[in-house]
Amino acid sequence: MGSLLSRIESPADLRTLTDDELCSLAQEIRETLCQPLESRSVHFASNLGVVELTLALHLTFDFARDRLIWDTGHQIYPHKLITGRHEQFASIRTRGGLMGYPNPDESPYDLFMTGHAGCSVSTALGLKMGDELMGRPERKSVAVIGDGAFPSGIVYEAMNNAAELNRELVVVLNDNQMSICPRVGGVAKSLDKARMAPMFHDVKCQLDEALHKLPLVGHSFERAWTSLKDMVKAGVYGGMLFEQLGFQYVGPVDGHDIKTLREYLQMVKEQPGPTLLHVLTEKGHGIASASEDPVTFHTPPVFEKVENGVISLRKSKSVNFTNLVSDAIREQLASDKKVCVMTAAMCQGNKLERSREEFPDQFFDTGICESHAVAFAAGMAKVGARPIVAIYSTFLQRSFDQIFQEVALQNLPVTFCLDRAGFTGPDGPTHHGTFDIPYMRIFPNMVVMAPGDASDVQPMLEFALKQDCPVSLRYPKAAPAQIERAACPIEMGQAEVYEWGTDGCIIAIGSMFGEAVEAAEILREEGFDVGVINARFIKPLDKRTILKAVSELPFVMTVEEGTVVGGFGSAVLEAACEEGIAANHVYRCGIPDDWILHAERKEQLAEVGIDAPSLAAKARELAALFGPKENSLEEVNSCKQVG
Ligand SMILES: Cc1ncc(C[n+]2csc(CCOP(=O)(O)OP(=O)(O)O)c2C)c(N)n1
Ligand SMILES: CC(=O)[C@@H](O)[C@H](O)COP(=O)(O)O
Ligand SMILES: [Mg+2]
Repeated sequence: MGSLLSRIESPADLRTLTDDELCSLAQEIRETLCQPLESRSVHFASNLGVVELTLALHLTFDFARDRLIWDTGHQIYPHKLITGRHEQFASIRTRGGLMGYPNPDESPYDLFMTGHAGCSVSTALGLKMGDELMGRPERKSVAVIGDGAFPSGIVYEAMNNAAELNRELVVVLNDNQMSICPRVGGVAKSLDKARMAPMFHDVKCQLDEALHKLPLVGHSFERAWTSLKDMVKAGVYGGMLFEQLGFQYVGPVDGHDIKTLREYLQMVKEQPGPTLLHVLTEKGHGIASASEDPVTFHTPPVFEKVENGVISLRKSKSVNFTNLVSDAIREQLASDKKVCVMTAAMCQGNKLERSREEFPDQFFDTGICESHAVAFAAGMAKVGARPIVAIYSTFLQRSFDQIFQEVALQNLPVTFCLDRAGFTGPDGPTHHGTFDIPYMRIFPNMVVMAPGDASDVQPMLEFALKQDCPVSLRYPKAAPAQIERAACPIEMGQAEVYEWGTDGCIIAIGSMFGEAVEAAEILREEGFDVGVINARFIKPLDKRTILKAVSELPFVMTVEEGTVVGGFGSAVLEAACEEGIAANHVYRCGIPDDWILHAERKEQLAEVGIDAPSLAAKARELAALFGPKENSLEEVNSCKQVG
């Protein structure tokens, strides 16, 4: 029998399959989802969980015309497989291959390029109203959103608006009881109550069964009584939250039963006004290892072997910045009870599990609510606590206004540990943390710094927690360099001169220190004497040291794993300009004003010219241009084009 998937060139082909064939197709999709993991890490458990839902959605709606938004977008792989992309699937998350998220450049079935959680209901509502305005009112609009994303504040803004507009809008709430970690908070509790609703249909039978099984004494009786009360409440109130927000609530429904799902989807498709369909799925469904440990299998490492259905994963030996920061955070939590740490649902990614276990009173998981996390940290700081907001650079963008108003304007001592600050490799442009230098350095009171190598990490966090102002500390998803050198304590606004050179200087911030040292070594072997400065601070900038280099040396290169627009190099140019120092020989290396697509991080560093060999090449060019001989302004300018 040939592959069913190869027969699906577009969702319309699904309609040629029998019910049994659809079940076989679901199985084949799951096998296909395993394949990339033989060589690299990709999103997994979330995709396994939505296979039947994807098929049922495409069988019920016609998304060549109707509109479909997958919230976040990490669970879009089955959708890609049945919308004409199964032949390219092996390339997913590699340079030039399919993106791991929705990508309108790949298919008209992907409407927005996304990777951040929470906006699906808003965009689906916008699509609906836009279609109406454009004379296409018959088109349906569907948002599929996970229970992890659902507590994001913007979802309630969208639901509020949808209730007012009262148009047909289908929100499919995919409830698998998981975010990346187990989901937390009041919405989660409410969903758990709603889950119990089907049981209410035969409460008496349930009660009889429960009473027969349990000895009616002590705690057991209390448990039986509590669960009975919960069942009754679920029956009466299940979905009440959504009904009160103006949505018609339907469900809960088994999200792995294609036939039932189709019936329910058909029903909600015909409903006037906004409707929420509560679908129950299992994260990792169909692959035992993944459903048993959905946290690890959210984005697991490479499969080492699969034996009797049990998957063992390749262990990573590398120690990343994240490991060092999480150790340093734990040390601070242990030494000072005022210190606490917040995560917005990224406990696993930030490697905070040990902090969560060992210091439960100093650990807060807000769920995917970054704006709230920052304002919440501000509240704690105001009354004397020392909060650390441990967050990915890209997700902190959600909190820009709270950084401004609740933190910086009040000058509160909140420490931001910005992980994934730089390229995020295969996650791509939705996740790169490339904007935080510009968006942090603009705020009065904010101290902005970055550890140059492993030995900078712990002292920098300790330093940050001693300040009476907000501090931002950034580091990428990478192993830090370990640069042998004499100890140089962290002092406010002080750069570290690693070595001075007479031919020029590379001034590196954060992760680029290691690349700069390597580039200087390459150059030394070629006879160039190029120095390296580990800038450490973006703000306050060490003007004395940096402007000495700018004034005295033939050329200066600044290098950062961040956008050149408004970044560290720009801060250096501003400083030179303020002091009236000529800076035509200062070249800014960094991420150009463009979107850098998914690839390995080292490929991305090379692409934008900030890995060691590219830096060495640029230094050679600058040395030739600004060395002893005179150069025309034209030559200088052509060399200074960024990107
Ligand atoms: C704004 C934002 N914060 C954090 C994340 C990281 N993140 C990606 S998926 C995910 C869990 C989402 O859970 P859910 O929506 O329930 O989807 P599931 O994986 O359970 O299917 C998180 C926290 C993100 N993508 N966007
Ligand atoms: C979808 C999403 O936002 C996360 O799953 C993200 O891919 C995590 O990135 P890390 O794997 O770097 O933690
Ligand atoms: Mg979930």
